[in-house]
Amino acid sequence: MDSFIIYTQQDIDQLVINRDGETKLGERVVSYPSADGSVSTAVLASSEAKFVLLGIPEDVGVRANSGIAGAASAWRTSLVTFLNIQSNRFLRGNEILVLGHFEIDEPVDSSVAGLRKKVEEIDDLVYPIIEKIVAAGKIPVVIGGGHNNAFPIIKGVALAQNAPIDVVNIDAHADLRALEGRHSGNGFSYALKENYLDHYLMYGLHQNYNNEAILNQIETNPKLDTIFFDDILNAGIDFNGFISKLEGMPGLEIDVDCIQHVLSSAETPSGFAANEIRRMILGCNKQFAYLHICEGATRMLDGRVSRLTAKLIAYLVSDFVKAHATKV
Ligand SMILES: N=CN[C@@H](CCC(=O)O)C(=O)O
Repeated sequence: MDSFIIYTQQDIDQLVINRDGETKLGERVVSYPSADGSVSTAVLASSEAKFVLLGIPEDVGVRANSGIAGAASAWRTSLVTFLNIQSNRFLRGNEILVLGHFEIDEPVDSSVAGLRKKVEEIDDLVYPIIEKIVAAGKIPVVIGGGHNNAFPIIKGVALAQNAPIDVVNIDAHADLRALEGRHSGNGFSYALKENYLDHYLMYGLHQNYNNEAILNQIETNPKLDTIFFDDILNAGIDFNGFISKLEGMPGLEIDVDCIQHVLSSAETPSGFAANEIRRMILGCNKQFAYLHICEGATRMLDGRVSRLTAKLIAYLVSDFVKAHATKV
């Protein structure tokens, strides 16, 4: 049965490789202090940590969108890499509560309809946990998983805040595909339809990989706006300028298939450099309601492997916490 697994301090300790004379983030991060198996807003609110890290190791949504399985592999490897970053003056570790991950069973029905039904079940599993984290005044940092999980994350944040939220998505794909059953390509379509998403800004879309219907939506819906990667190639990066029109705290989505040579279903030879994304996060003057890093993989069903995905994700998470620690 699908569930959310809460990590104990011992679970976290097992993932840390100790070295004499050094302290790792994993030795300083905070664990969830209750053993009754359920996540409570009150318990979260009492934590010293501002950021709550959790994983959604699944690729059902990618497969339901005719993509290649692999995104389920990113969570554990990224967590281990993150926990083994040095705890030092730049990042201590106690800013972050490592909450756990969703345990998602393989659907019995592996047809497209069956996979899309399963994605709906994942939606219903994910959003209540996100809602509790945000209601506790914390900032969820989510490592996926497919981009389908943008929908339950946006829903959880919107329910906690009692209002639709704005989102910035750094991505090659708009994920505004048709409302044809849930999958990794239509999370934002469902979030708009169900009124959890207000303004939706897409940074770095590839002209080659967004269909005409999606381009029409972006052109005609005043809540949507984009800067294409193809235009950034000519004009340069101005991420802060692009998102400056948003008020309040938007959500931040990073689909790593916009970063060149990162293992994912839609891996690309042309896209942002990893350091450009790091620069956007570290230099961003906005505070975000959540961070969702998705679609990355360390092992694909077709046999491709990359250990670097985990290290990249660990960099992005640590950059986000460092950039935000001074703002919250
Ligand atoms: N979140 C990704 N969305 C892409 C998927 C591409 C792929 O998996 O190959 C899209 O729908 O176009």
